[in-house]
Amino acid sequence: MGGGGDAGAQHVARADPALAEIQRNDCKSVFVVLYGKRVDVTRFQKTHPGGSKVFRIFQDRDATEQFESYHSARAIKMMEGFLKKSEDAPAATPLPSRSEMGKDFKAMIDKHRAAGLYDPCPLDELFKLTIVLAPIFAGLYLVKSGLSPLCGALLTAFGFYLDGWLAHDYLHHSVFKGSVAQTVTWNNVMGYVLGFVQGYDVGWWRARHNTHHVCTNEDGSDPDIKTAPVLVYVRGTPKIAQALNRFQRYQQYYYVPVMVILDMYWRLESLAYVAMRLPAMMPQALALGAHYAIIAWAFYGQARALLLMTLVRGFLTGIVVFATHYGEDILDAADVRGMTLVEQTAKTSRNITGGWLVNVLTGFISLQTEHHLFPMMPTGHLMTIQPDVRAFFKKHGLEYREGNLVECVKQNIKALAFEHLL
Ligand code: HEM
Repeated sequence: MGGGGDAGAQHVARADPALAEIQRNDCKSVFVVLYGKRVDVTRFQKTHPGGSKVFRIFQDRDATEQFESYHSARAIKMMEGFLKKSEDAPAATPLPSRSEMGKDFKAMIDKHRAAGLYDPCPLDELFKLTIVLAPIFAGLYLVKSGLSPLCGALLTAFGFYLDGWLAHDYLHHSVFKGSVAQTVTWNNVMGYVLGFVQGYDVGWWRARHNTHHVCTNEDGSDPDIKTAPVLVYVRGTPKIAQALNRFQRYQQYYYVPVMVILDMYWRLESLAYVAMRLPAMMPQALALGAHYAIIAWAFYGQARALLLMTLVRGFLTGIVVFATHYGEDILDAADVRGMTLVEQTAKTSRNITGGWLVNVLTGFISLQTEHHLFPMMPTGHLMTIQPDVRAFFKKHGLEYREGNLVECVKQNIKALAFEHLL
């Protein structure tokens, strides 16, 4: 499963020959469209904290809504400097951010901001931190002391699983709010601490997850949907069904059990990301080494408990992650160029229903649609805005996709199933 990928210039060329011609003249330059301007980010891409890949994916494409979702006041100021030096985008460029839906969406964000729905929720965050750290410490104690290694393994697995979602919230800069230092620096510090606890490298996570957010389910660009050769989503396409090998023809049956390896796979990817960037990433390598040393110390002589912990945390993570995107539409470059962020989110995200308890137990990933629309909003406000989002979808004729966890798993199985197409 997995690995990065590039949308790049070929996608633009397929989508719009006129823009491809402009691009050919600009050769190696990279331009993104922001607020109706064609912004040259060729030099900036090397130092952009969000990485260069997002610019290649958004080459000559309107990225205004994506920009607004991820940036602090500092970044907005920087971007305004770029706008002053930029010319209007060619008339042929689709500008979804200026469509009626795009403007309506901006109005909804402004309304939420004015209503204080981007303000921090300290008690919620304290609660989330407690339900992450308490099971991890209690679990490690039970394992190390030998009191109940298997019970300890289950508690540790649950804590590590939730830790992933909590680190995710901090790294989206959705917890601390205020000055740029508070919004960016302190969220990052907590993201690094929780990333260390969980044993993932933050740089790897950012590269993977931020790309997934800005181009959700885009074929060739979103790293999260690259599940072949283990899982090949058929989605009712006879050609794909016919091309499945003998092993893949069992995929709808092994999809649920195979979820246990997702965490191990990501772990390897994270280690490889750091190893390939040595010696520059030596501090990160040492941090990962320290994490694994602690795990080895805690689980020394408890191989069964270690295996149980690894499989359970993997299963919980995999089943939740797959429930919210993988069975949904896959979009290609031509589809997305004129699409607003809300339309794209509607086609590619599914909420897990069940109310507050399910939200807590899934680290609020269950409110996937709201999270993708407002990634910097504290999770404590996501339930509050749900009715507004539903009303917005209804007004614009969009489908609000949701189902309980079993229904979401079935949705995935349906998208993998092939027999009926042969
Ligand atoms: C000239 C335009 C841009 C400027 C000046 C800019 C600047 C920045 C800065 C300063 C950050 C660090 C976080 C912050 O201070 O908010 C950042 C992060 C990021 N940017 Fe940009 N950016 C630009 C365009 C874009 C575009 C077009 C996209 C997506 C299509 C994008 C995606 C991201 C992402 C995903 C992050 C990571 C957020 C995180 O740290 O979690 N940026 N950018």
